[in-house]
Amino acid sequence: MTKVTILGATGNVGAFAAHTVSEIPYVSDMLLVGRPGREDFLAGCCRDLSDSFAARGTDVRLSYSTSLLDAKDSDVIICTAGVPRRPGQDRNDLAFENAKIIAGTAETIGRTSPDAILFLVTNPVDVMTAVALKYSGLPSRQIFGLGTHLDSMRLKSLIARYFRVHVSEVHTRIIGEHGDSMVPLWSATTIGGIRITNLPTFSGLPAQEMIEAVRTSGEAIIRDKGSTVYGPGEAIATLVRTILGDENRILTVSSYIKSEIHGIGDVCIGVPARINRDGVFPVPLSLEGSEVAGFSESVKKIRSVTADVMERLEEAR
Ligand SMILES: NC(=O)C1=CN([C@@H]2O[C@H](COP(=O)(O)OP(=O)(O)OC[C@H]3O[C@@H](n4cnc5c(N)ncnc54)[C@H](O)[C@@H]3O)[C@@H](O)[C@H]2O)C=CC1
Ligand SMILES: O=C([O-])CC(=O)C(=O)O
Repeated sequence: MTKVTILGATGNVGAFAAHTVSEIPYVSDMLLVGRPGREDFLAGCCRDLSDSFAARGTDVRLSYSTSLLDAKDSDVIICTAGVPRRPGQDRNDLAFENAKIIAGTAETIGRTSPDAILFLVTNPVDVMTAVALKYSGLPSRQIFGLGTHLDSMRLKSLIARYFRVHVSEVHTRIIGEHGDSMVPLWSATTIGGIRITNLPTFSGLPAQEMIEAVRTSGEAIIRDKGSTVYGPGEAIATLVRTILGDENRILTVSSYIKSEIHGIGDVCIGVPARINRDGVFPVPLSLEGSEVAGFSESVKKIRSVTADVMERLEEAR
């Protein structure tokens, strides 16, 4: 049995993630968890998804619950529970409200699902990853967040369009905060295996505009259609497939680093990490000068928001 549980399954991201994750061939059981009072909605989601399984030929045992305790025996628990931002809000504005939800959730999971990998999507995702790490008591390899994976995919798509190449020809990474202080790694960006900085056309690349478009992408989508769903939903499935398939892919996720990046550490933030069935392992890395400076600034910011939230959580408990 390979079981995946989705917390916040009645929400926009959770409901679509249920669909994308159900396509992963390794998944045999999927549990949708919502809040008490949402039983009818959860039952409806299960029926609707089951219809899609029949149409698609998917064989996943589907169930729902309003109790976190039913997540026991999960291989992966995806947490999308929490409030989303409204137009005009920053992700960090959600920090304390969502930290209260994540702290309680993580405590229960640490106690009842000690072998699970806990995957945070709730924003601000870097801070929520740190909260989950502390309150679950699980080893850091078992806790990670979506981090800058989606941002990296957004940049990949813009680069592919600019150079008129297939997205699979582009490899790129954004590290740091899933937020304004994110840092693009041009030093790690290749097109068709060639470093982007070695292409004569690189000098004409509107790099600043591209990064600004990535930074503001979530905000623009929320303004236009209320929430980001398809990008996060597919990104979530990529990560779950990487874990369950024991694929050892290197993806950019929010993870606890001790000192892996230029000696910088003791924070949960978006970094390249090797991901497999045992969890998430940050890859030691050296960066170029301006990238180190940008990453240090991003770490400083996330450390400060995290410390503030941890203090307020302690006071509130
Ligand atoms: N890291 C990333 O790249 C992304 C993160 N997000 C984040 O994911 C979260 C969910 O987003 P949406 O699905 O759009 O929001 P939504 O409002 O549609 O769904 C939120 C879900 O959380 C549940 N929830 C709310 N308060 C709760 C509480 N006190 N206890 C337990 N469950 C609670 C709701 O019942 C619902 O199922 C937000 O924090 C959002 O910012 C969304 C997209 C991408
Ligand atoms: O922007 C938001 O609030 C949702 C999110 O994190 C994203 O889509 O990148």
